[in-house]
Amino acid sequence: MYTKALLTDLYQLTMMQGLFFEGKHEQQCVFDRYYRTNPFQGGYTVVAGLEHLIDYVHNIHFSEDDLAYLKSTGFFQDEFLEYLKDLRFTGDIYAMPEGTVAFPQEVLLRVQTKKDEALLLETCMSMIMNHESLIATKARRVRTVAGKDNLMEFGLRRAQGKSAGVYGARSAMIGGFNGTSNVLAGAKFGMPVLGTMAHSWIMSFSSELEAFRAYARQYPNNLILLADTYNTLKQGVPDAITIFKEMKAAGTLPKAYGIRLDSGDLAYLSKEAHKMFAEAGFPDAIIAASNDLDENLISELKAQGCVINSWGVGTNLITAKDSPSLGGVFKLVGQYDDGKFVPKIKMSDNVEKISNPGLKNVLRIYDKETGKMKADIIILEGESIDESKDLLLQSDKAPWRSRTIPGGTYRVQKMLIPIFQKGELVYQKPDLKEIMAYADQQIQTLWPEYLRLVNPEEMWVQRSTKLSALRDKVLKEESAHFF
Ligand SMILES: Nc1ncnc2c1ncn2[C@@H]1O[C@H](COP(=O)(O)OP(=O)(O)OP(=O)(O)O)[C@@H](O)[C@H]1O
Ligand SMILES: O=P(O)(O)OC[C@H]1O[C@H](OP(=O)(O)OP(=O)(O)O)[C@H](O)[C@@H]1O
Ligand SMILES: O=C(O)c1cccnc1
Repeated sequence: MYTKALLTDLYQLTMMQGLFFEGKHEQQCVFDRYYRTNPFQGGYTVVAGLEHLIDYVHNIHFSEDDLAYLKSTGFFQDEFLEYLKDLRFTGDIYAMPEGTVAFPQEVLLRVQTKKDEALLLETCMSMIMNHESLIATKARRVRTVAGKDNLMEFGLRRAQGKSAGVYGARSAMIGGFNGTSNVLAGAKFGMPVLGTMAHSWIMSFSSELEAFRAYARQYPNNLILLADTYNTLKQGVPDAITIFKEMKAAGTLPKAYGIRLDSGDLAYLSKEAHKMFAEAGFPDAIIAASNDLDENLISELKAQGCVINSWGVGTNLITAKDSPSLGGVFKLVGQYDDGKFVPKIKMSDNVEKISNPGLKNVLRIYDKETGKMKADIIILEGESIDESKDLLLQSDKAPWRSRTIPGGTYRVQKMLIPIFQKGELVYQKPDLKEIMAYADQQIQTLWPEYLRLVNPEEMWVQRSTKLSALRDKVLKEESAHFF
């Protein structure tokens, strides 16, 4: 059987072999994972994917089949393949927990290990975190506009494959959804499974009324009737009212009941349907909607005064349609030469693309009184901030912009925490409910200005003075090679 050790780019393996024969494969090094731009032109990213990543790293090994395949490619020599047999992850990983809100340039994940292990892990780790963080962020945008409404993830049929569907559904929960129609995701991650009915159910009966009645008989406690198969206002809503009346008379009407709209003018139809329900004595009937929805459309429908309190969101969420990839990168930021740590930098003509060298962490500054986030400072590991002292913030991009936060008014949190140490998992994995609660709490630390869909406020993220000094020094040393 092939394993996920092959779920990588060929160049990682050819570089690993190259380093092996150069005697450099076991050199200890540090890689950072970060991204440069928020997706969806938004103000933040919700970190997700750590649980999946832990599972991947924990189990990484080459099977006999993997090695036989690698041999068959003609790229690899027996001595190297023999070495791969016992290769396991032996290093340290620090990460921001799932549900954390993060910002461009911040270290989301730090891997300290042998060079060949880091290369082996890069591609798949990036894939996992790029995908899951992207969908969690999209879901959070939807949650932001939906307020307390019910949010159902409906995307499986449009997902780009099984993994995207299943892990996307989990990410949607981290972003604040209430449940999913994806049964495997429900089983695998203990998420609520939710659902209504398709048009084919309605069409399987001699009339819509019969279809509703049969459904109500079998699922009296999951009563969201699809109302738009023939004519929403002339037939769907009146038929639903008939069923609700029958159930009320029989004493079987559940607490939560209603309809789903899946076409037409959702604002208009929902308002009219609500009026009809209210007149018939069912003012609290749920009106659910679906049909190519996303955060922008939901916001627009709300602006039009729609009466919808449950939303099914599929395609646009699961495919992150308007921003289909998160450009997270994995960069070498340091390595040990003869036992001495040497910080590394990736140069670029584009200043934004120059990496931050060294072993780093991120300190988050919260206002003590409001609990809201004020800034993030990327530091060299080991640096600390004395909360009793005034804190000077100075923008990296515009050094003339600065402000001082008085001592005693702020709280500092270290954002990267240990996940693996010397190859051992040291992190107590939270369950999904705990992750969701933490994700909600994280988002509440942001003022609404950072959450808005269009032109959000940019979070203050800066380097510490020591990190800036190190970066300047390494930049100077590296550029000296050119002159
Ligand atoms: N009041 C509204 N304002 C803005 N957009 C709306 C409104 N009502 C519906 N929409 C959106 O307009 C798009 C097209 O709706 P329409 O009913 O034409 O869907 P459709 O795809 O043609 O229907 P079907 O799914 O039956 O083929 C959908 O994305 C829908 O969510
Ligand atoms: O629109 P999405 O956000 O992807 O939500 C999922 C959609 O999947 C279902 O129908 P399907 O799209 O299969 O058929 P339809 O277009 O005819 O409604 C459902 O009725 C929703 O419309
Ligand atoms: O349960 C539903 O209503 C549903 C599930 C998947 C896709 N569309 C709708």
